[in-house]
Amino acid sequence: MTTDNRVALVTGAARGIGLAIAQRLSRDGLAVALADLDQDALDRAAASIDGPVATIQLDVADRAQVIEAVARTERELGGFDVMINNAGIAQVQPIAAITEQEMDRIHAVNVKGVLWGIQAAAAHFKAKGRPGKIVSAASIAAHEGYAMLGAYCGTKFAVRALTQVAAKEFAADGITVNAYCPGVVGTDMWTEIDARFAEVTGAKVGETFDAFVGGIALGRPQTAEDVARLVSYLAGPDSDYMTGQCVIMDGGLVYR
Ligand SMILES: NC(=O)C1=CN([C@@H]2O[C@H](COP(=O)(O)OP(=O)(O)OC[C@H]3O[C@@H](n4cnc5c(N)ncnc54)[C@H](O)[C@@H]3O)[C@@H](O)[C@H]2O)C=CC1
Ligand SMILES: CC(=O)C(C)=O
Repeated sequence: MTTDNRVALVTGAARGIGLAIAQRLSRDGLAVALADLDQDALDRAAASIDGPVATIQLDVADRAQVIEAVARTERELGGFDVMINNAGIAQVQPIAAITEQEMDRIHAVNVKGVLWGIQAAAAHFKAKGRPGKIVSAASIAAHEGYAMLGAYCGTKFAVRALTQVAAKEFAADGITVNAYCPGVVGTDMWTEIDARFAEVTGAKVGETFDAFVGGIALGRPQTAEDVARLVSYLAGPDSDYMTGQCVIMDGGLVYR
């Protein structure tokens, strides 16, 4: 653990992995702005943070809202050094049945949301003449395609591409850009994925989750806190010589 006086903005921070990241960065010493769609959930999340904290209601698919969130973070917490593009949604559907509306929304959140976060953060760091760190949520689904998760996998492969390109474009400005690739994390997202698999494939509730977990070498699902430990490293000074990487941490499930 480090003592760190920087400021981070974490999207999708009202629950799950985003909340665990915000709690961990706060324990590391950073002030944290929690951003999400739902203000009530944000207020509950903020109450679990001991250090300096702010909340920002936003939809990451809206570029102007993401730019304003970065500006508000600086105004309310006195700085802005780390952008965590964590917000994301899942979608379970066979390729043959994915609708245009579903494809548009998942790309708006998972791909445009990350792109707007990278743009807004990099523009802010450059305008202030400061180095900065950008860390985004990818997934094992950025490295391997999974049946029924075609739209989702497409968005996570895209996050991996954006991470590599942004790392190259912003390196000269002292900005590093990396991503974390969790495996099977026991959050509400996986409860929803499992329930949708049951609807679409006829699997029993719990069966899909158990099948995924059955492939994990370390023999247990990942916790949000496991992911937060990796993000603490990617957001902190120990990863200063690292950029353009999409780091798999999945207990031994996908090997690349
Ligand atoms: N749960 C898992 O097994 C894995 C999750 N991930 C990724 O990690 C990230 C976080 O996942 P979880 O915590 O499991 O998900 P979750 O569904 O439990 O939480 C996601 C949070 O993001 C917020 N959010 C969704 N759309 C948003 C939008 N348009 N604007 C602002 N906030 C929005 C939600 O309100 C929610 O609070 C996602 O990007 C996900 O794709 C990656 C690999 C595995
Ligand atoms: C939810 C997710 O990212 C998976 C299945 O890898």
